[in-house]
Amino acid sequence: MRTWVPVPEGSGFGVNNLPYGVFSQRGELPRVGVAIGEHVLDLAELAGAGLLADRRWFAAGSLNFFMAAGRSVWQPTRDRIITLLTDISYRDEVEPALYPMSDVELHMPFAVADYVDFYSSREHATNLGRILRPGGGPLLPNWTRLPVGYHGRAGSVVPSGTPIVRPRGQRKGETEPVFGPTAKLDIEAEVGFVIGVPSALGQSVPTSAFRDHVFGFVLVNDWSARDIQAWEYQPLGPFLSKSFATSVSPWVVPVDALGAAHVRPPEQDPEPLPYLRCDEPWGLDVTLEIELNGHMVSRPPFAGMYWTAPQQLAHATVNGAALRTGDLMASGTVSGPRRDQRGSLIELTRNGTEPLELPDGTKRVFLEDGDTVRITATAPSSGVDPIGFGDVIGTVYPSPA
Ligand SMILES: O=C(O)/C=C/C(=O)CC(=O)CC(=O)O
Ligand SMILES: [Ca+2]
Ligand SMILES: [Mg+2]
Repeated sequence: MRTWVPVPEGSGFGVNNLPYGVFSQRGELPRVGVAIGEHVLDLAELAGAGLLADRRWFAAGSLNFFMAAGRSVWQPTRDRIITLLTDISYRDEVEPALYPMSDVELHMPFAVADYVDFYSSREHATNLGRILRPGGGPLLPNWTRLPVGYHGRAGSVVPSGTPIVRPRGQRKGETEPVFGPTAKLDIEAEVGFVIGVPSALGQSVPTSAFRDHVFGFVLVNDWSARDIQAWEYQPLGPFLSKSFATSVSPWVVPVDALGAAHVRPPEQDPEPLPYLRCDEPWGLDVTLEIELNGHMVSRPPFAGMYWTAPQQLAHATVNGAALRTGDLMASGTVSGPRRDQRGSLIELTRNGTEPLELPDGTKRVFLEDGDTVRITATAPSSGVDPIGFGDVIGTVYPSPA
């Protein structure tokens, strides 16, 4: 499959990918586009010209209308965009709807309904258990039985590039709690999936129905204040330590773009309850990269996640909780077995005791004001070009005085 649009090698945005996002040009209303090479293809414009069905899905400031339309719309739309970008006879009509990505602004791609964060990397859960609960077993007894998660704050999910203001709060002191800016600002590199088609209250969504509900995947940085977290989290879980900002990447990679990335997930022992069984191999061979101030510090492997996305979805709805269009479910921090595969600074620096030495001569334990974190990811595709996830970036700003 070859497109007539020039796609630089390694761009990650070949015609096998076609991730959806929301963009605008200066002074114009945001609308839906897909990334192709170094361009954005304006789907609202194509629909206006009669080249794509239903303009209402695309002349919108979020993907939610299109996401709610379901697979019977997603699939023909994707096929049609592939045709328009590969059949040279469409070039003259389609080319005016291509905009250089450097000329447009990318926005939050979807309106977040509910936000869930799981805890599905065995390596991450083990590392955090050792740091936060020394002396006990690192994994609590429920961890191998169900995908542990918590409900986060949908309203503070922000698009890549949004400034991250250092949060203030309480942390443990010698005798009295201390109040002030967090001294342990951290990241968590994650992959999230986005719900397109809702489910009814009272109904569960089995693992086999994943593709009927899930529109695609994004990168997530679950910014975390570790000192606030350690003091507040028992017994109900993280509250203010993770609700000040959660960044997502601007491009939503369709489920169908990841066909070549499926791998068998790690063996699950003990065998999970029937509602968590999944016949398809839903491990995804996505490799994340974390850059701190331009230096690569880790490459977490998503393929090793213990609980898979369909298991997370089945678990989140087994009690009859309804899905809504725009629900975001994040995987939990992605960490691999090697030191250079850990997905958070608390793990990379062993809770601040082993500083990272960056190639520019600086050292870091947790984030300092002015630091910039960028997370990217790629997955194998059926063609030559890998599937790129774009990036999720954030720069840390000081707490207000
Ligand atoms: O083990 C704990 O108490 C806390 C764990 C986390 O902070 C991780 C969390 O947000 C879930 C995840 O990203 O894996
Ligand atoms: Ca997290
Ligand atoms: Mg730009």
